[in-house]
Amino acid sequence: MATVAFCSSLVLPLSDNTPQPRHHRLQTRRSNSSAPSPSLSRCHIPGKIRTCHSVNNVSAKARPRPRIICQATDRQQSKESSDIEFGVTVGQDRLLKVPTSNIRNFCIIAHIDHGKSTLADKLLQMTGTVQRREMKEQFLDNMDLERERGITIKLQAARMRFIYENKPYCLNLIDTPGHVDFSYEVSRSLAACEGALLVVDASQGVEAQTLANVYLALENNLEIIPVLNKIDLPGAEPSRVSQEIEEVVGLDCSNAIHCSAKEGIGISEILSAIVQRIPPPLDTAERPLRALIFDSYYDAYRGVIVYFRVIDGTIKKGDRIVFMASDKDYFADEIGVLSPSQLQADELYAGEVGYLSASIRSVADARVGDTITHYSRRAEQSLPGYKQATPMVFCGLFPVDADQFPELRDALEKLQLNDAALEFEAESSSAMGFGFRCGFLGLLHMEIVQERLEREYNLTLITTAPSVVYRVNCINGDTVECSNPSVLPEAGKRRSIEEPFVKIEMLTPKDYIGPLMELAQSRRGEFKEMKFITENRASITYILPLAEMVGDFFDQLKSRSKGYASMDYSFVGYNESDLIKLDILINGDIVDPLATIVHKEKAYTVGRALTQKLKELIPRQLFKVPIQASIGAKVIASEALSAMRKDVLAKCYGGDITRKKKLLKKQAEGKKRMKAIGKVDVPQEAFMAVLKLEKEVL
Ligand SMILES: Nc1nc2c(ncn2[C@@H]2O[C@H](COP(=O)(O)OP(=O)(O)OP(=O)(O)O)[C@@H](O)[C@H]2O)c(=O)[nH]1
Repeated sequence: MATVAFCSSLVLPLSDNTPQPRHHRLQTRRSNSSAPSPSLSRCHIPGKIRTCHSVNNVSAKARPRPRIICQATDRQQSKESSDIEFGVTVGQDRLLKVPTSNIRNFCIIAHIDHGKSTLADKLLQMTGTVQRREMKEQFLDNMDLERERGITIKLQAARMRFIYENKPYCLNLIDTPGHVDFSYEVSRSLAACEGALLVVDASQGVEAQTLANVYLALENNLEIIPVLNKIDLPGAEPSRVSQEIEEVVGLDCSNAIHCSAKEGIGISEILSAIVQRIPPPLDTAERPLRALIFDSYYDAYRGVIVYFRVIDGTIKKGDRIVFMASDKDYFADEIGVLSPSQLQADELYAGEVGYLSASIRSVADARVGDTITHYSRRAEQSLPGYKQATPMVFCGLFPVDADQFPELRDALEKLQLNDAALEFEAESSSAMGFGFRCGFLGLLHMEIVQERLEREYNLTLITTAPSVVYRVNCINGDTVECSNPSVLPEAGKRRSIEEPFVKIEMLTPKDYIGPLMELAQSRRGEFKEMKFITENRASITYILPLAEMVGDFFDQLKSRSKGYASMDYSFVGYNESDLIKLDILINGDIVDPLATIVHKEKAYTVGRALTQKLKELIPRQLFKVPIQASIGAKVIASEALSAMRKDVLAKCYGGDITRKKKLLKKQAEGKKRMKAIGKVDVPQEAFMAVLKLEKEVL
């Protein structure tokens, strides 16, 4: 039987006759009672909160550098040793380099809510990487928003120490985000690993993102360990789910691990399986440096902190490095490992995972997926798979209080330092004043940015309906990219409009196939295929315009399937569509922010819904106000806001009919004059309500 031991205070299932492992006990000066004890505290980074290692809140620059001394001991790993890393060379006290054969790099892939973060927490706890008192739920989910919503937005990494058959192993865990908006980050973190734990909720089974992530893992040649989580739930059916995984994914589940991340069941089996089944990295320390960036964030004191996996070569503190895609070079001021707090090191070798800081001013210089190499001994080729994250969804953000415009710019600039995928440019509109047109990876990304702007920067914002980037082919041969309907080239100048399409795969119990197909069909979906992956569950594939998805598609999918269906989508390309610009006119004037680009077939429905809503929302004026929706000069829907009138006949007791007619005529002329010169004030609430409606009906 394999001998398994955990760090620190955990129970050690060592048999009595098993010799106690002889390994290195590592001490730091910080463990002296006089020195401040390390604590995990939050860096005060405007725009983003990350956990970073600091000692009693001493800033990163000022804090004393930990020195690590290596001592052999017979004792089991102690509290101090769990704070310290083995295999890291620090200062003059050189520690043994971890043999590459003792390193395992892995990640956890799963559908949203199947328990990745909970399992990651348990692994950290069981290996003593994080002490129980430091543990808070979802340790790796650092951002407040992540914790509140229970989703992982940005990935994080942690290095764990695990003793298996008396040998110390270094397990590097890279946590991955579960949402489709961030699938590029998932693919990069997978590329940094040799293996993956495939976590599937035993009470639910395979979901759309389980499949998407497994395919990504297989593309990256990862060794996959199936883990059936939540077996503590009464509804858990691990054997059915195992069978489902075998049938759908084609993965052998005879040695799948049954676990409950919440209750801590099966965690030791998982740790042993990581060592046994995941191959160690290749020892390519002699080659020129190539390190893959899988995450980066902005730290107010040290600039951008880059998380990377050394694929080839070694990297030393002070090395002059180059980011191959951005071609920017820097000196690595600090390198280290993530345990999961940052711990400085002098050198990291092929196979290891770590961080570096090099006074980099913006995350755009060190993007996820880029390759780090040495300035003097440059690698010939960068690592494959680098892709610049391109925003797919756009919307306008306007401050409710016009005075907050400079603050909004400031906040966006700060967020952008941390989020290379966020784009923005200034925009002005007659109705909304000054604001920004912003680009996001997807809807969740958009919501997160909006929420952070409001929450962390105290801004109150109006958001326009999300739109996608259209490609307009002009008659003169130009192609214009346009995400803002109000700047769409005029109808006479356009030859055609192309829009982005996505392939969506919906996984659903068979009872909901009908409603989901109806949903996709109503969103201009083109049916591709339907497969029964098990007797009771089907996978339905459609190609549909991204614009139809950015609204409430996901909510509809969930509500029509009572929450049982899941989906995944990927961008397939641009195609020509019969699109038109729908203008809204109030009292004959076009209101720019309310313009939308819609498919011709939907123009009438959208036009009618918008005019009706506006009629409800705009207060009545002293004159009659027409509210119209038009395509070019052609009005396709119209409503009229009746005028507020004074009863001019009130004082006309009895009286002659001609007298009454004269009074009414005079009133009508007055109204006509007023209408010609009158200005309709559309209240802000009306804009907000209409924009919300646009999100629903488009
Ligand atoms: N009963 C039970 N609940 C669990 C178990 N593991 C996780 N959960 C619960 O499942 C929910 C989702 O868990 P998370 O760990 O946040 O899931 P996740 O996969 O990390 O989700 P994302 O970060 O959004 O991708 C939480 O409410 C957990 O408490 C388990 O073994 N048993």
